Amino acid sequence: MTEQLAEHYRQIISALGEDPDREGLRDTPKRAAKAMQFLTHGYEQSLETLINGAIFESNTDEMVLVKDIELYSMCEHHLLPFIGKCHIAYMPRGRVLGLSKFARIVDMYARRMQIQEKLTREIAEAVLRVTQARGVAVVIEARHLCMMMRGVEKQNSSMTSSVMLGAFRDNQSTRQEFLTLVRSN
Ligand SMILES: Nc1nc2c(ncn2[C@@H]2O[C@H](COP(=O)(O)OP(=O)(O)OP(=O)(O)O)[C@@H](O)[C@H]2O)c(=O)[nH]1
Ligand SMILES: [Zn+2]
Repeated sequence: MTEQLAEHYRQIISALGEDPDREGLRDTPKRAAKAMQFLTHGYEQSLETLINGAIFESNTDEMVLVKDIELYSMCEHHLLPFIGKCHIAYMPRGRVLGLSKFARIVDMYARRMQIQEKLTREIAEAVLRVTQARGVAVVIEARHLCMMMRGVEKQNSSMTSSVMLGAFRDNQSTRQEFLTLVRSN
């Protein structure tokens, strides 16, 4: 797989008018291949393996919020990065999820070719599936390099997307509490 990808990168470098055999570029096809494999390794992960049983019984039924999870993904239109933060909240129902697993879920879906809206939904649905919570809310704030370094070249724009499930969708005050907590420092 790496070899095959590297050969394609070699051709891309040539097609762009560069010499893939010059010293600085000699190992670039292989490096680029490995980098791209890393940036898409989410396809090889599964939710079950990633959670690894880290679900714990608990009588907590108040909102739990995990804020400012860094996010690096790649837009499926241009294969350029989008970078930002993800905030996840849930209302537990008898069990809680290991803290690090929220970040692992984010990475599993971010390390794929994505659009931000789909990424937001996939994270929310995964958290709901794993926790069986009363509700799940996910907000992603991100900057898209395809909009910053090319195209319309807007360096200061960012995109916010959200998905509210269960109690966060049905209950205005729960949603409001979540949004207030996300905005507070
Ligand atoms: N909704 C959404 N759009 C995205 C995302 N990432 C990239 N895009 C947009 O996808 C669109 C693709 O539009 P096209 O007109 O097919 O491609 P393009 O000619 O490269 O577009 P420009 O970026 O406007 O130059 C652009 O408007 C991008 O800004 C994302 O995560 N969500
Ligand atoms: Zn893009």
